[in-house]
Amino acid sequence: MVSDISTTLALIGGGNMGSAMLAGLLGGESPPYTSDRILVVEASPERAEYLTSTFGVATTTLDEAAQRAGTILIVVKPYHVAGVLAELSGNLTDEHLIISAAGAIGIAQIEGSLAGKNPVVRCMPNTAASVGEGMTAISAGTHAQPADLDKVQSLMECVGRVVRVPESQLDAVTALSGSGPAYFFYLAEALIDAGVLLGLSRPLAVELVNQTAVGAGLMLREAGDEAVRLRAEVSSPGGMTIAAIRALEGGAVRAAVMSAAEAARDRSVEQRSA
Ligand SMILES: NC(=O)C1=CN([C@@H]2O[C@H](COP(=O)(O)OP(=O)(O)OC[C@H]3O[C@@H](n4cnc5c(N)ncnc54)[C@H](O)[C@@H]3O)[C@@H](O)[C@H]2O)C=CC1
Ligand SMILES: O=C(O)[C@@H]1CCC=N1
Repeated sequence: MVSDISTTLALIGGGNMGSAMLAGLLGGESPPYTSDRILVVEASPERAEYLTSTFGVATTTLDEAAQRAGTILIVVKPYHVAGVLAELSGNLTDEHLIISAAGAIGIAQIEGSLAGKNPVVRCMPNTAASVGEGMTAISAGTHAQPADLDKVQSLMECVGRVVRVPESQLDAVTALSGSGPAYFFYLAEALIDAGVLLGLSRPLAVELVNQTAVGAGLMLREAGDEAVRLRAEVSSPGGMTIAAIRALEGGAVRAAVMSAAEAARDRSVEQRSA
């Protein structure tokens, strides 16, 4: 039974990103909130049923969420944020901490939709939060105190790493780490198809590619800014890897990756002004 407002979290929107947060928060070694301290507001009844049966969380209305949870985490599509805030606003006190993981929607828009002077923290997580390996950037709103930012940092550290950035960088952050898992999955898909092209069975190609991605990811994390060195170590002089790298360069893959990130950044700016 949820009773203490200061230790209760309301998650508004339990779709792809919201459920990744739930999985990460509840699956960690020392969860900051147990399932009886998380309330979920989810517009789709089928989705709500799935969340309840999978995570053991209770679902509720926006009104009740505001009455029972001191921290409100908004994870709905950008075009649903204004409606959610309008409905929440009348039930909030100035003590409610509002966290928005919605892409594109700026802090000024969020603060402008609230009747009070609530602390607002905008964040950009990614779906790797589901396995405790997320990357989240956070930015403080006008009325957020250092303690509010600390609280959000601690919450998001339960599902991975956290950096603090000025809000002006969040569109670029979205294009890198917010969307980033999709780029790596896309590369994995292509490499698996390549394995099939080369005559390997699909299950074998999947196993080879997925474990290679895990290994490369862990090496990158340890190496910091030395991705180039790691690639050089695999690329023997006159060998096979450098022949493959030349083909990637011929396909302008590096430029395509830069254009992809630019397109994601531009779409974020466009969605904000829509
Ligand atoms: N999917 C991702 O990898 C990431 C998404 N985000 C952001 O998270 C937000 C949600 O994205 P997704 O989870 O991918 O979308 P989604 O469509 O999978 O999930 C959104 C959920 O919100 C629910 N919903 C809609 N209106 C609602 C309302 N008024 N009250 C309660 N629930 C409502 C929908 O039924 C749906 O289940 C977006 O703003 C997106 O920019 C941020 C980082 C990564
Ligand atoms: O594609 C999107 O709009 C969201 C934001 C970052 C990842 N998914």
